[in-house]
Parts: sequence; structure tokens; C-alpha cells
Amino acid sequence: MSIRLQNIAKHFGTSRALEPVNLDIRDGELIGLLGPSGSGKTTLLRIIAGLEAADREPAGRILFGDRDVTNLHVRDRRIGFVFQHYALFRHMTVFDNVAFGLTVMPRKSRPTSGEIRARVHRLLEMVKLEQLANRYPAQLSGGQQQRVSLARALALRPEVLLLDEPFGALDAKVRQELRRWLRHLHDELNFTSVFVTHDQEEALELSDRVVVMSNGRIEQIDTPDTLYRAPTNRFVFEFLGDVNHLEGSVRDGVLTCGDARLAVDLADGAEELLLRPHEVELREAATPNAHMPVTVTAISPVGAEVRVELEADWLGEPWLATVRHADYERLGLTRGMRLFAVPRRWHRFPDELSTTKPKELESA
Ligand SMILES: Nc1ncnc2c1ncn2[C@@H]1O[C@H](COP(=O)(O)OP(=O)(O)OP(=O)(O)O)[C@@H](O)[C@H]1O
Repeated sequence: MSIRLQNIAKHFGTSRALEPVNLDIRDGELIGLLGPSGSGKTTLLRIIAGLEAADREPAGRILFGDRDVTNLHVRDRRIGFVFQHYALFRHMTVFDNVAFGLTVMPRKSRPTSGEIRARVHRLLEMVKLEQLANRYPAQLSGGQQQRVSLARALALRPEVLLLDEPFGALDAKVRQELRRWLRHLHDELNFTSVFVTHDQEEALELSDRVVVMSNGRIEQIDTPDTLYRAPTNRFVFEFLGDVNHLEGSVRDGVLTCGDARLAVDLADGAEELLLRPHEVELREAATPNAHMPVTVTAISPVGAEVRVELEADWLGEPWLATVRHADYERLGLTRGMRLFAVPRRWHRFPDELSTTKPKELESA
């Protein structure tokens, strides 16, 4: 089921929660709504659901496929919901929770009790909870409860699944596991999903496309890869990961900042360059193009890469560099060590309208 939002805006009293937004979601897509607190993600999700009405002015429209659902009641939109706080019925078993939506269907459309049983067992099998069918919610872990919520939402075979911070209350490892669940179920059952998160990693890992929001506006809609490599503005760039700043002034093709110098192909004047941690290389000596002395102040060799914190007189805020374990060992990195930072590439946003063009430093 494709979803199309046209000119959807929302005010609460006089305060604006959403500027008029347009959004096209393709059939079968898994879309993440990502943004800081208060950016309008939940409001947008609730409007898609029909739990909240969009402003009448401008008169926006919501289409599910060819169907105009703008004025359709939530119960007629064929949507499955999963919320952060597993709103399971405490007095019902896992099985009955998942079956609930089916058992209260109008008699005409209600499956037989045999069909309901079969469907619930199949769903519990999919979320690997068939052994726990007779337990009550209080006897389950948070992650298990959220899997029950997912199965319950899917029992009615919705064409659209909406999830609001579905894994927000769970610890990191369980979150990871549930993300895989969701991706797996989404691909297997072929519905369209929209989920809200403020977690960049979650959005980038799980979504086919991410909608980045701030201040009630959609800043960018793109695949995780494009978002990361080609953010349309500074907000998106900074929101999607750690950023190192280099402020200085350019004269005759050299950016100077305290005693640091970097060859740049830019016009004279004040400049600010931004670098991701993996775009900072560490070397024992300066290069003809980059003379940027730094001191190692912290090292965290945990995970796939080593995170190295760097300080220097010419830096306002410490920098973060990520290096491979092999380079960490080769350089023999220790705290207090003096090295040289060499940018592999950098980004700049001279004004909010321009797009970033990463600058490769071939000969640095
Ligand atoms: N029922 C409401 N009444 C008044 N203002 C509201 C209401 N719901 C949301 N808002 C306001 O609308 C704006 C957008 O809120 P929304 O909940 O959509 O943001 P969000 O991005 O989901 O944030 P969070 O991540 O904190 O949940 C906020 O400024 C919020 O205070």
C-alpha cells in the first residue's frame, strides 16, 4: 500500500507542529521518521494513522493507494500500531492478546475460531514466542512483550504498520534484536511500515528511506547511504553523526587556524570545514598539504574501530578520529602522544541552500 501526503500541516492552538509537508511512501517500503525531540515525527505519524486531524487550512490530503483516507476514521484505515509502551492487556495471555483484534471483528468478517487459532500460532511462531503462548505479559521480558505487540498488530493483516519509538524502552542488545525482527517480518509479510525514532543508528540501519525532520519540517528524504554521503544541509549532516569543526581563514589557498594549516581550493575569507571522525587520518609527520599538530587525550579501542580523542591549541572543541585497529597498533597510540591530523576529505555548508560537496584531498 503506497501512502501519499499532500500539503499536510498541523497547529496546536497557535503553535505550529508541522509545516505543510509532502511525502510519498512506496508500497512495501520501510520508512523511518527521524528527528530531535519536538520536530513533529509523532504528529506526522498520528496524522497518517488518523489519530490526529491535519489542519483544514491548507486543505491537505492523505492517500492510501488510490483511496483518499483524509477524512476516514482510524478504524477504517486498516493500520497496525506498535507503541513504545507495550499496551498489552495484562489480564490476557500472550495468545489472547494476539487473538484479541480478530475475536472482536464483526461476525460477518470474523474468521472461525479454528482459523484464529491457526493464525495466532503462525504469528507466535514468526516472533518465536510459541512456547510462551500461555504466559501473561507480566511474565515476559520487555523485548518479548514488544514482540507480542508486533504479532498483535500483524494479526489483522494490516496493509500499513505504524510504529512510534517501538524499541525506545529497551536496552541496546534487545533493540538490535528487535530491529532484525521488524526488518524480517516486514520483508516476509510485505506491508508498508513507518516508524518514529530519534536514534540515528536505528533509522539508518533499519529504513529503506529516512525522513529527517526538524522544527516541523522535512529536511531530507533519502536512502541511508545518500543521507550520510550527501546531506542537503548542515542540520542533516550534524544530526546524522559525530562532526569535527575546523574554523579559520583562507588566504592564497591556505586555511590557517592558530598554528594549523591546510591547503584548500577555496576563495579568501572566513571558512568553516566539517569532518566526520573517519575522515581524519592520523600520521606521525605533517604532509605538504596539512600541518595540524594534535595530542591524543583519550583512546577507546572497543568495537570495530578505535575512537581517538584529539586536542590542540588551535582547536576550540576536541576532535574525534576513528582509526582501524591495525593503524592503532602500527602507530602505537597512547594517551599524550603527539601526532598530526590529516583530513582525508571535508564538507562545508557556506549557506543553508547549498548542498555539500565532499572535497577529496588527493595528495594530502
Ligand atoms: N497535543 C498537543 N498539544 C499541544 N502541542 C503539541 C501536542 N502534541 C505535540 N505538540 C507539540 O508539537 C510539536 C511536535 O511534537 P511531536 O510530538 O510531533 O514531536 P516529536 O518529534 O515526535 O518529539 P519526541 O521525539 O519528543 O516525541 C512539539 O512542539 C510539541 O510540543
